[in-house]
Amino acid sequence: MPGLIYLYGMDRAALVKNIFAKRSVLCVGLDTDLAKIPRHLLQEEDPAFAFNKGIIDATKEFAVAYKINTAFYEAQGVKGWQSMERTLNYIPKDIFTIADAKRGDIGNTSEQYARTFFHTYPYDSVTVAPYMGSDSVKPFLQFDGKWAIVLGLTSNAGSADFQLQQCGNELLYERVLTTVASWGTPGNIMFVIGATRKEQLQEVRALLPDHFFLVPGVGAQGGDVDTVCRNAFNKDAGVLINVSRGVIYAGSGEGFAAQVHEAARKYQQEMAVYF
Ligand SMILES: O=C(O)c1cc(=O)[nH]c(=O)n1[C@@H]1O[C@H](COP(=O)(O)O)[C@@H](O)[C@H]1O
Repeated sequence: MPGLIYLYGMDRAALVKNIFAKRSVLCVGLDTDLAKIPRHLLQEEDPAFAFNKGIIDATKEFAVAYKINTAFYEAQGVKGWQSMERTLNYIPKDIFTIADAKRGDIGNTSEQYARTFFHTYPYDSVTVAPYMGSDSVKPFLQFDGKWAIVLGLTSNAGSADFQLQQCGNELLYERVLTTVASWGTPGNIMFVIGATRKEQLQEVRALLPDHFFLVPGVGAQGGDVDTVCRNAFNKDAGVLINVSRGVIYAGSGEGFAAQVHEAARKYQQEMAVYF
């Protein structure tokens, strides 16, 4: 393993400071689908970026993180990667950035993925699938100030197929959480825990009292802010609640940004009572 590689990323202290300053744990998910953005933007040279710019301007007051789901950009080929890069560069530097790419492979390949999302595209973090084990995850932990956000208990129905299966005297996701946690620290690993897994939120927090959780599934998938905050907050807040469709498609037409601003403000207000 190489020693720690120093790249500028956002450390935990800076993230927590921003969360408390904004009294928000809102992560806005930029799952930008050209079929869903306001039609007038399709005339722009880079419609996805034009939309994201509008969304970022409308939400940066309330958001402590932006999650770029790379699938929506990769699907557009080279143009999509350009939209992604412009979007990443446009995000204010004091807001945490997540490449939602769900990578993980044999060690030397994971090193290239880490290089892609920490260096070529300077995100603060990348989502990582842990199925291939320690040598697939550890290359993402070699970068000072950068984070691996590892899939733990996901929000989708299919999470029951493997994650909720018995594994010795625990469930598979519990084994994943405690084992992966032992490879790094609460300063370079977060876990994805779905907001739709209401019954498990408290238990997961008890298992990992210090780690940050990226919690998707609020809004379109039926999870709610209140349940997540009540069961999973820790002394540093300890959660980033992602909302994608529930914020970015809250508005329509030329005035879409005002409605998006209002949706983000409502989510932040729900969160603020927990500070
Ligand atoms: O890793 C993720 O971000 C993720 C994990 C998970 O368990 N469930 C989940 O929905 N996601 C992502 O979170 C976002 C949820 O989008 P909305 O349902 O539109 O808010 C999408 O980008 C998903 O790919």
